[in-house]
Amino acid sequence: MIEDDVREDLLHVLMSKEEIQQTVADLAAQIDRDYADKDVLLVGVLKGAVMVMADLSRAIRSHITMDFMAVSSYGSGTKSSGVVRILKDLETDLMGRHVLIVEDIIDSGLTLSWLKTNLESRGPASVEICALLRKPEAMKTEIDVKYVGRDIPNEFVVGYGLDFAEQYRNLEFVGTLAPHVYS
Ligand SMILES: O=P(O)(O)OC[C@H]1O[C@H](OP(=O)(O)OP(=O)(O)O)[C@H](O)[C@@H]1O
Ligand code: HPA
Ligand SMILES: [Mg+2]
Repeated sequence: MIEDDVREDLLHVLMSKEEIQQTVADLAAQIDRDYADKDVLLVGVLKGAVMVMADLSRAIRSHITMDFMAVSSYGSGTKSSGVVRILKDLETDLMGRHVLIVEDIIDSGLTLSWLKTNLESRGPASVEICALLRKPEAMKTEIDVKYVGRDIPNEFVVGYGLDFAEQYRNLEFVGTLAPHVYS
C-alpha cells in the first residue's frame, strides 16, 4: 500500500480522509447557498485541484459546469518560482459567467493572484476562489478568498492532489513532508 510506503516520508498527517470529506461537504454547502440562483462554472486548476474538484463538484447540489486550466509555478521544487505559465487554457467563454476557481492550496498566493486577474480580464460576471488549504504565514500577496477549507502552518504538504516532484498526489489524506525528502 502506498500509504504504508510513504509513512517515513511524512512528519504527520495534517488532515485525515474523514476531515477532508467533512471540510469539502461544508464548502459545498456554502457554495450551494451563495449560488442558489446562479449557474456557476467551476474552474479546476490542474493538476493539484483534481481531487478537490472531483469531490467538491459531487457534493454541490446546484447545477454547475466544469472546466480546467493547467498552470505551473513550482516545477519540481518546494518554492514558487513566481512565474506562472499557462500549460492548458479553458475551453469556456467566460463572458457573463459566474466563475469559481477551485484550488488545492494557497501558499505564496502568487498563482491565484495571477490567475484571478487573468480570468477577470475575460469579461465574467464574477470570479471567486475556493481553496481547500491556505498557508497564511506564507502569503506574499493580498488575495481575497471567499471559501477556505482550512488554514495550515507554513510547511510543505502532500497528498489529496498535492505533490512533491509529482509524487504523493494519490494519498487519501494530507500529510506534512519530512524535510529529509527534499533537502
Ligand atoms: O500560492 P502559490 O505559492 O502560488 O502555490 C499554489 C499553487 O502551487 C501548486 O501548483 P503547482 O505549480 O505545483 O502545479 P500542480 O498543481 O500541477 O502541482 C498548487 O496546486 C497551487 O496551484
Ligand atoms: N505542497 C505541494 N504543492 C504545493 C505546496 C505544498 O505545500 N504549496 C504550493 N504548492
Ligand atoms: Mg505541484
